[in-house]
Amino acid sequence: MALSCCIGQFRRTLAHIHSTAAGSFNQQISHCQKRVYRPCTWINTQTRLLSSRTQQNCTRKLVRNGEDKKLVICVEGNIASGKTTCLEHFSKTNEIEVLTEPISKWRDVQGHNPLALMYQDPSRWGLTLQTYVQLTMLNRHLSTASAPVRMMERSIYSAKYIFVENLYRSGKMPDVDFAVLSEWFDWIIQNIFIPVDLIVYLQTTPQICYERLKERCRVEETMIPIEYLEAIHQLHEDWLINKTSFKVPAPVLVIPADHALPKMLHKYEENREKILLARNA
Ligand SMILES: Nc1ncnc2c1ncn2[C@@H]1O[C@H](COP(=O)(O)OP(=O)(O)O)[C@@H](O)[C@H]1O
Ligand SMILES: O=c1ccn([C@H]2C[C@H](O)[C@@H](COP(=O)(O)O)O2)c(=O)[nH]1
Repeated sequence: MALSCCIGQFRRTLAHIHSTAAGSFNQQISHCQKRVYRPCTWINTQTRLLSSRTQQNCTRKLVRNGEDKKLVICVEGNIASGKTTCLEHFSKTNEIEVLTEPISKWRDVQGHNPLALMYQDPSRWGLTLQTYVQLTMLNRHLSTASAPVRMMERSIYSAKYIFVENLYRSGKMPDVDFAVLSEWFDWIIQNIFIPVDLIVYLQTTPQICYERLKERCRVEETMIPIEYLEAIHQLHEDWLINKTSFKVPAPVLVIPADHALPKMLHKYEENREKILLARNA
């Protein structure tokens, strides 16, 4: 009698634990959906978006409403290769919105300068800078479009494939920092739709970038040696030209960019149509 009473009580307790756990799990899901995903929509990319922009090995991704309709061009290239100057040129066109790199944020996050810290001590501050770069670049990619064509300086891809990779390969990023950043990056790429239609690669020699960098004279960059620009150059070449390192998310238009400014402006005009008609489909 006492035993069957105990068993009954045990069963009731188990049932209670089960229903409480299930309730709290469901609450967590709806809380998560409300809090994190409200501005966007989960869609089945296999059924709604069939272009090659979506071939990122995932069936369901977080997509901002309407973001799949605008054209996205990322301008990639070495430090001081002329990306900002190129964007400035295209910013004069009505239907193009230009998004420069959020470098002012990297130089001042709540009074701290992670860009300067990274150059002073890459092993200590590389993760800090690159985590913030990843966040701010993601924010750029997901910001609401104000024109039919968006031209962006760099991308979340080059932050990882060029700068994080360089820190790691040069022995300046500990394995654990690289692992954490890589898991963050992989999660983002697998779960969030980040469309890119065309990569414009401003291809320069490291020596020319070194001269332009010295002339621009950004205070954080005064200690950059030519070897650093050579390493960054090689990573760009392996990614975008040789295609031997990482997956390229869009077709690449290569514009040789060692030339003086008037010739570069002419080259931008020559390529204007190719750029504006790019649709990664
Ligand atoms: N074609 C060019 N010839 C000479 N100097 C250039 C050219 N394009 C840009 N510059 C100068 O080189 C420096 C770096 O250019 P910038 O557009 O800021 O490069 P990025 O944005 O790629 O770092 C700036 O001082 C800029 O005025
Ligand atoms: O992921 C990144 C992206 C950029 N940086 C550094 C490299 C340069 O010092 C600046 C960006 O300058 P640009 O002149 O626009 O190339 O930021 C980085 O360390 N990590």
